[in-house]
Amino acid sequence: MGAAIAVRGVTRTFTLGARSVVALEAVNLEIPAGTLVSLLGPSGCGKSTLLRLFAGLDKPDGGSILIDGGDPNELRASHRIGVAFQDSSLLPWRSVWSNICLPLELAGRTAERADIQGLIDMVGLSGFENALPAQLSGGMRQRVAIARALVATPSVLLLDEPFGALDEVVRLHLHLELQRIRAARPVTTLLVTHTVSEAVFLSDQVVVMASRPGRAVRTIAVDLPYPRTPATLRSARFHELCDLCSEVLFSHASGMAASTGVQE
Ligand SMILES: Nc1ncnc2c1ncn2[C@@H]1O[C@H](COP(=O)(O)OP(=O)(O)OP(=O)(O)O)[C@@H](O)[C@H]1O
Repeated sequence: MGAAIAVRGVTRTFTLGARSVVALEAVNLEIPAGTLVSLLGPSGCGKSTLLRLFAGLDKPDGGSILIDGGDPNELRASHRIGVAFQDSSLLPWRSVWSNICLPLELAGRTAERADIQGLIDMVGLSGFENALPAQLSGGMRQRVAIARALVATPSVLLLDEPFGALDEVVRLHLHLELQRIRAARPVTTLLVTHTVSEAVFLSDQVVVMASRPGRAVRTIAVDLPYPRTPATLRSARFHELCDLCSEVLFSHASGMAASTGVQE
């Protein structure tokens, strides 16, 4: 089922020379176990910074992040966080099979052949086990990245714009795949995206963020029924939710000129 995540009063400020940039200011979030939550916001609003904090790759200056009551660092150390980025970052000299096995090797665990094959089948790459990343399309590489993120049966799956570089058709196909994969393996998932329709289609909740300073401005519950299908994209409720997300996004974007969030 995955882990519940609690974010309380998280702040993170970076120093750039004589200036400081408030990447995150007093962020509060409650993410129920097993749900998919999108972080939706303009460039620079702190989405990746927040994801890095969830991944235990950085620490907040203030506030706390608890994953099932524990520190993200502990989860990272026990290889219970799965991560996939926009650039699939596969090792080019390793086959599909061997790229997927990598997190288990790093964790000192043995890869069960049946488990690896099951994952490859689940992400629709049967027959490509021995292919190298250069022999795959962008969409196929992202599937490998998602399979690799899931191989160590993580408690939390962190996806940083994993579909950002793909065309619309491949993107929708992978949205449906992700839904299918999560139905088979319910794992608490955080998805960073710039795209309103992607956030609404995939999520249980959309957290709309604003920049300068980076903050969470509103959490929107997505009450679309599952399974979501291409017909969902044509439903009135889908469009209402997209409009609501856009409205919140743009109402905060208009304040950008007034506040730079950069302190000299
Ligand atoms: N290591 C760092 N050092 C200095 N500033 C940083 C660092 N990491 C992030 N920032 C700043 O923090 C702010 C938030 O960056 P972040 O990458 O989290 O935004 P984002 O919402 O993920 O943007 P994008 O959608 O463009 O990837 C930006 O102003 C960025 O310049």
